[in-house]
Amino acid sequence: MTERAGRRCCLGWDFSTQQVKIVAVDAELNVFYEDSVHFDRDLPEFGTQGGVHVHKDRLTVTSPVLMWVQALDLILEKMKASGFDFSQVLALSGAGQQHGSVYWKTGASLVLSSLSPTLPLHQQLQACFSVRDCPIWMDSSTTAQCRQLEAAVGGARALSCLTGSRAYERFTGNQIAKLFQQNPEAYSNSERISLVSSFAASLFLGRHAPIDYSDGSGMNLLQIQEKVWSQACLGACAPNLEEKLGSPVPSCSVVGAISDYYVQRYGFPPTCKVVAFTGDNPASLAGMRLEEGDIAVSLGTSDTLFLWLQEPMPALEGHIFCNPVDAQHYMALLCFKNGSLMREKIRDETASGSWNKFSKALQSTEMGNHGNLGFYFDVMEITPEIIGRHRFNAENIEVSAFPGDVEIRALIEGQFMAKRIHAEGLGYRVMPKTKILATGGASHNKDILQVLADVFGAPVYVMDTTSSACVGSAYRAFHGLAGAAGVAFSEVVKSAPHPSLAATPNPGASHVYEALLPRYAELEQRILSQAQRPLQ
Ligand SMILES: Nc1ncnc2c1ncn2[C@@H]1O[C@H](COP(=O)(O)OP(=O)(O)O)[C@@H](O)[C@H]1O
Ligand SMILES: O=C(CO)[C@@H](O)[C@H](O)COP(=O)(O)O
Repeated sequence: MTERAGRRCCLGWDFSTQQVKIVAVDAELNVFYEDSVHFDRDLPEFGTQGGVHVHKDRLTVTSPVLMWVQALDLILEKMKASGFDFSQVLALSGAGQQHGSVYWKTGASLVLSSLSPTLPLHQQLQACFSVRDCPIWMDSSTTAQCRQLEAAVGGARALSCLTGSRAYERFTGNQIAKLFQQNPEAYSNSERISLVSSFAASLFLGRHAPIDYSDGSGMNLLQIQEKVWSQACLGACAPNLEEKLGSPVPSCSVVGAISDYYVQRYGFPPTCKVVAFTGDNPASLAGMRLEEGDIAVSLGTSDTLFLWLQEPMPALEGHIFCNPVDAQHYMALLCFKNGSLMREKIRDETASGSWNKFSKALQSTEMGNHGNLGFYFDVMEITPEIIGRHRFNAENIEVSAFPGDVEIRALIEGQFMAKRIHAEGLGYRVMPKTKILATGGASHNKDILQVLADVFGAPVYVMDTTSSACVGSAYRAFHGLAGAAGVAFSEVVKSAPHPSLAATPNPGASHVYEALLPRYAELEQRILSQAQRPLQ
């Protein structure tokens, strides 16, 4: 993308599962530069698939920390080669895939603060990590630690009231507890533990960046009302954890000025501010300028659905996070692990790997799929905890296969029915004025969005860019520049481009899905009762 010289701007970064992305947003809030580095494609030496390594136990999932560092080197060099004028960057912020943890080895802060501008980051940070393969959000190997944590605080509901979520395998506290139990040496050799978001911020700051309240809410460690670490949770996970985490900060905090490394090597102004990085879902909420009553659906590696909440209403399903743009408020989030990678698998199996053919199958089949319903969870799903593929015909009889086109519609309808059912479980109701804001890679696909509109019976809007986490990060940087706490985020972004309408429900859609939704919910319960461990 071409870059106009001398355009004052803020940068928004996203360190997500499959790639590192960046946008530059000018003072009129227009995106004028976008770029990305895709881990599998651009850094094949790390041998990741979808940006991750799935271990032999099928439960442990990690990503190499040096891959993330090298991706940052690569993308900055690409920007430099394209003539990007770094001297105009007023501030930057960013996002990271949530829950993943980075373990900085003792002595790392010294290296971070004395980087030589003549060398890329990855050459200098080689020895800075006590764990080279970081556990990420797809990991589900910490069930034992989850049960220990819940027991320590009086049960799943008590933990949810305190931290916004019952214990989840991917949540960072449980991951840290596992590391401490299985590799105490690496744990004690870690001077600092970052989330992916605060790790990325640290690279820009040249010192350890604090964890922000919003991404910090995805750890099972933060008391979301008081916004302090819970001593009971810290104690249940690992010793001396508070000093390794540092104090959490409001998400809109300016955490410092950019490290001299970037001033010398790329020409950033020394005054360029770094605003606390946050989770990719909270950053998307900012990027979509979500309003109360709207519902956001992110169709990235994971599918997530999130809402703005005035008050926290912790439950045994879903998560409550501190709101990233308004310290008094909250957001609710549901995460579905079998998102884009599951859609890609079915595309490869039934549509010769072509999104075009996949779309044609959606166009050529009818709403409601003649009563055929499917559940597609190749990896253990988070919402709900089910694994496997389960297909049912119109008589609720389980069948072993569907014709290709039926399979594709069953997948997409099933994914969106699950989202609506679980959002309603959190108390959400589709209203006449409801807008669905869609983002993430699959929101490129109009036929997928049509099914989303039909299942929810509400119009679907998209942003010009599918990278709402990047755009939200750039908006948050502007908010930080404007003095953040004293200025409403909505005021700072009021002139930003509005999302555009991508799909409206087809006539008759509500009739079709009102009949199918209860059936889907019943069949989900049937599968769950055959398989699931009892919840507390
Ligand atoms: N036309 C399309 N139709 C459906 N899915 C798509 C399309 N284009 C891209 N995708 C999906 O988008 C995914 C990447 O989404 P993205 O939001 O960029 O991921 P992340 O931020 O998690 O790295 C890919 O895995 C791919 O399956
Ligand atoms: O675990 C969650 C949210 O709780 C995931 O949504 C991660 O935040 C990964 O994000 P993507 O890379 O799929 O955007």
